[in-house]
This record gives sequence, C-alpha cells and structure tokens, in this order.
Amino acid sequence: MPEFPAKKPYLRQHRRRFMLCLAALLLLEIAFHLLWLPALPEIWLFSVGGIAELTVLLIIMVMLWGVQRNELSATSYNWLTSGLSLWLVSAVADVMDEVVRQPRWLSAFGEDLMRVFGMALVACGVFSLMRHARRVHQQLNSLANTDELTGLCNRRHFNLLGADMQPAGIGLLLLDLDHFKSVNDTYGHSVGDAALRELGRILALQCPPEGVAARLGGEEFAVLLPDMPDGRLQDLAEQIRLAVAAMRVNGSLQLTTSVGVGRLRLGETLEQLQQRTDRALYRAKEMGRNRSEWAD
Ligand SMILES: Nc1nc2c(ncn2[C@@H]2O[C@H](COP(=O)(O)OP(=O)(O)OP(=O)(O)O)[C@@H](O)[C@H]2O)c(=O)[nH]1
Repeated sequence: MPEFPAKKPYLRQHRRRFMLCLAALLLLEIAFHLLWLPALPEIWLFSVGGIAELTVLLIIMVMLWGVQRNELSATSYNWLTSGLSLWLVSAVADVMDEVVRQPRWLSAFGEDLMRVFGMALVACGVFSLMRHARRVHQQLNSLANTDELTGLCNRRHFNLLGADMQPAGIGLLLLDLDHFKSVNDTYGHSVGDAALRELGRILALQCPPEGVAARLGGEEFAVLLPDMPDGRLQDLAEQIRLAVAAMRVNGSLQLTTSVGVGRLRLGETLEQLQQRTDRALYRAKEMGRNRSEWAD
C-alpha cells in the first residue's frame, strides 16, 4: 500500500540537506559568473528577454517551493526536486547570460542540456504524481465502500448500488445472527468478529454475481438481488441459513441466523422494502430464530 502522505521524517531530512546543497551550488554558479567571466558592455537584464528569463527563474523557484511544502510520495518528490533543481541551475545560467559573456560550451550546451534533462525529470515526476494520486483515489474509494471486517460492501455502497439496480423485481434478504450478544459475552469479541467474518465469507460465496452482499452494521447483513423468481429467492435464503448453521467458528462454535425475504413492489422504494423485510426478520426471530420469513 503506497504511503500517503509520504513518510514525513524521510522527506524532511532529505529536503533540508538537498535544499542547502542547491543553495550553495546556485551561489557558486553566480559567483563563478560574476568573478570569472567578462562583464558585457551593456547589461540586458531588464530587456524583454531578460525579464522573461527572470520570470522563468521565479516560476521554477515557486514550483520547487511548492514541491517542498507538500507531502508527496518519496518517488514523486525525488523526480520533481531533482528535475526542478537542474532546471533552476540552467535558468540561473540563462539569466547570468544577460550580465556576463558566457563561453560557448556553457551558453549553448550546458544550459540547454540541463534544461532538457530537468524538464524530462519534472515530466517523470508529474507522471509519478498522477499514478500515485490514482492509486490513492482507488484506495480511498475502496475504503469508503467496503466493510473492513468482512470485506463486503458497507451500508453506504449497498444503498448506492441498490439505487443503480433495475427496480423491477428486486429481491432482498436481511440476515441477523441469532443470540450474537451471548457469543460476544461468552467467548469474547474476537470470536464474535471471527463469526462475522465467516458469515461474510458465506454470503460472498452464495451471492450470485449479479447480486450485492453487504454488512449493514453490527451483525446485520443483506443481499440485494435483481429480478429472480420467488422460489429461487426463498431457496437462496434457505441455502444461506443452512450454510450458516453448518459453519464452525474457531473449529467448534455453532451459530444460526434468521432471515427476512422480500421483493420490491410496484411504486415501493428500496427503503420501504427494507422496512418491510426487516419486519419479516423480526417475525423470524419471534418465531424461534434459525428460520426465514417472507415479507408480506
Ligand atoms: N464482535 C462483534 N460484535 C458486534 C459488532 N457489532 C455489533 N456487535 C454486537 O452484536 C450484538 C447484537 O446483539 P443484539 O442486537 O442484542 O442481538 P442478539 O444477541 O444477536 O439477539 P437476537 O438478534 O435477538 O437473536 C451486541 O452485543 C453488539 O455488541 C462487531 O463488529 N463485532
């Protein structure tokens, strides 16, 4: 899993050292120009070309400052900082060009080569930044939609997927583990969690590919199914109930589940179907648990 934001201690340490070296290098570069190269008879610093070069220098410095201020991934940071630094060294040489007479190797080759390399590194940094942002976006999306304990959809994602489903004939199973509180009280929360994970695994296995299985919260689960005959809907509820009765948590613990089964009626909303099916689930509990009840 990529780090986002990137590890701060690494970047801080790296950043300080790198920036000090860069500042020293730029000072040396300016000193070299002013002390070793012959001055031009006329200074062109405030001509149109000179002002444009100063502006480029300023823009690169602002970009470098922006990169230092933000917590980027280590890879993006390294690409961008090294690219912008090379580009900055080339931009300083470009500006000094207006003040002193540079040798040809510096004005024609050194400067241009550094700029091209710098820009190429910055381009790599931008691609790395985009790739990282896409990965982080996918992770956040999955975190926002997934129940951490079971890996099933969470309530929020379940509602969104339900709203996207073709409404005609939607079927709903609502499941609630029986006497789950006593499992927690007797065996501890971690065994309770193992039971919830096991139920999640059963639902993921039993849910047809076109359906959606979710943990709505606590020990309440749901399966939303597109149009399927009543008989198949009830069969699936029974199949799941039997699979839960057959499961063994931590090797020996047996659990059961009660199930409410409902189908969306004409003009009914998903919320209304959920309430009606919840009443059927409640009835299954009242009638002795470990059974499924059809929502009238
Ligand atoms: N281990 C664990 N327990 C949870 C979690 N979420 C909710 N619970 C427990 O689930 C239990 C729900 O108990 P109740 O709603 O009273 O129902 P029940 O004991 O299952 O009884 P019936 O539903 O009437 O059969 C409570 O003890 C909650 O603490 C969880 O994520 N992990």
